[in-house]
Amino acid sequence: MMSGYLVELININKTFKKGPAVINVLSDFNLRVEKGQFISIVGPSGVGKSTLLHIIGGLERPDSGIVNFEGEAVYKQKNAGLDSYRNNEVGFVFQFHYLLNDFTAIENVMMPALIGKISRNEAAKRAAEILEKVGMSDRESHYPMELSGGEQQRVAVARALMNNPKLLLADEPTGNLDKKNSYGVFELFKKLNEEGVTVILVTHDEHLSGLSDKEIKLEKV
Ligand SMILES: Nc1ncnc2c1ncn2[C@@H]1O[C@H](COP(=O)(O)OP(=O)(O)OP(=O)(O)O)[C@@H](O)[C@H]1O
Repeated sequence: MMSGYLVELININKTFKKGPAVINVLSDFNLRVEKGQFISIVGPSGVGKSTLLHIIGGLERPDSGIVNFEGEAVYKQKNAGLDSYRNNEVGFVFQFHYLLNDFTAIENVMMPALIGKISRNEAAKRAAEILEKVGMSDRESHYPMELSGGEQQRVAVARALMNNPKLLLADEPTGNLDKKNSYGVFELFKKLNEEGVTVILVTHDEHLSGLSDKEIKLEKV
């Protein structure tokens, strides 16, 4: 049954066991994200912000609880179903861009589509359109090392958009940038959100989190 939410987390529990140590990260955690919302996640270092994004994005199974995407349980699926969810419904942006240094900006952006079924020509056309959207048309043939930090992050955002995800998950995407570049990248997320992409952003920047629709504060459990 459709709940009406894009993402719904119900009673999520997550612990990490490392030798004798047990780290409780999330305890009966609940979250509802409406389609089109811009949510920010804040909280002290080590509280579980990245873990939460990974759980939402199909990268990390919770110990218990339900993650629904468009009313369907993400982790009910076998791994093949999870791959398709990660590749087609969700786009990830991380603090470090993880662009491949031996490939140009446009080739990096094309990469997620080439793993899928579309032709190289189609992928190149779409990648060029997205690079234009993120303000990077004139850097298509640059290699990552020939781009500034802010530009690298814009290319990483473009790559995350390649498969037209409904949900953009960003883990401190501005954490490595100076103030001017970090606001520029944040503005880009705002623009994408206004165009309909739901955004969940982890940030240490209280000013930026204050500009989102809703701020989720994680606390130690
Ligand atoms: N694979 C793992 N194995 C064991 N412990 C882990 C693992 N991943 C995360 N943790 C622990 O779980 C806790 C939450 O980690 P997480 O990266 O989600 O925090 P965070 O809020 O994103 O931190 P930061 O703001 O420093 O990036 C931390 O104490 C971390 O050491």
